[in-house]
Amino acid sequence: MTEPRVPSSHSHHDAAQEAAILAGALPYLRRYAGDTIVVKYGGHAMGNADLAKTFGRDIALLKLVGINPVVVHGGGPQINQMLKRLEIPSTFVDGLRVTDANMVDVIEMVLAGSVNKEVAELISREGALAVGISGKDGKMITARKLQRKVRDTESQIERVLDLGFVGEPIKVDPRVIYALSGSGLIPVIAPVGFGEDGATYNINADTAAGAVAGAVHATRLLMLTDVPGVLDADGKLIPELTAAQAMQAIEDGVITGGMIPKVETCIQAVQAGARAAVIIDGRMPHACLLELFTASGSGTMIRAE
Ligand SMILES: Nc1ncnc2c1ncn2[C@@H]1O[C@H](COP(=O)(O)OP(=O)(O)O)[C@@H](O)[C@H]1O
Ligand SMILES: CC(=O)N[C@@H](CCC(=O)OP(=O)(O)O)C(=O)O
Repeated sequence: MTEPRVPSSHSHHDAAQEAAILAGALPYLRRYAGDTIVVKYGGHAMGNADLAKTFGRDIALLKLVGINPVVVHGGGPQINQMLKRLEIPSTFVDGLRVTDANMVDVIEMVLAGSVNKEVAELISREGALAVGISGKDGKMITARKLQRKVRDTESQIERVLDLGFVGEPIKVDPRVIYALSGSGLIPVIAPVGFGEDGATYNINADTAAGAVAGAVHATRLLMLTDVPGVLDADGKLIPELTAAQAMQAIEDGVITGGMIPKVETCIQAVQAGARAAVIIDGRMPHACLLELFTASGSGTMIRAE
């Protein structure tokens, strides 16, 4: 199909600027050529149809320029909606959903079913081929019951919380990811884990993304969410944090709720050898491209030190 050439409605100046932006991406394209970039796409970021389309385009573009994107998606709001419809109440502890045996089936259905296929479709509609799988496929993510320790602020006594079928990844077998990526396909992964004990585990999507990023030695872990990044106590964006500063911010209670697993994941990723992890605003069009291909990153970058 040949596109008709339309005279640019831009002035020469605008056109030159556009070309300059494209040319400016060259050093970044060279830097990331052949690299694996893991993108965590949060359930909140999926809410807006235009943004979702832009996200799909960006991921397709990454593949077409020789980068290997791997998408790990969430679906918290979508799970909430389904549980509400089924009149099943749910609660969260530090951003993790307490998951009983009844809920885990519903959660798997939503995450590995509708949401997974929707995210893959978003990308496939933009000219690259995405394949939706869950952490159970190819035994990719082996998980065990999470032992969440909490310290009582008054007595300082530590105890283990029972969050039910919330899983923590203990092993990631990247073969299915490599098989897909190496065949020109884009893996889209639902955060559901394979339990050696026969159970299926609900894994926080941030945690799953971090585990996958470690296993494939990702150059970057991009965490797309619905806030500008990590905010300080006054609600101002913190552009950069070392792992130690990030831990302190959790300890101080500046970081709460869903931001806790996100930041913990970034810390683990950089400590495991990822060069950097970045929390960016998925509500900003082309958030991934901006972060990877321009000097002016956005959001909060977390580095080892
Ligand atoms: N210090 C903080 N900076 C930014 N967001 C924070 C902070 N503390 C708590 N949050 C909350 O964390 C949420 C992001 O986590 P979450 O809802 O799990 O997003 P996602 O679905 O994208 O994974 C924000 O919407 C915000 O309400
Ligand atoms: C254990 C746990 O909390 N699992 C999450 C999995 C989905 C998720 O993490 O989705 P977001 O990234 O959109 O928040 C949940 O049940 O909501």
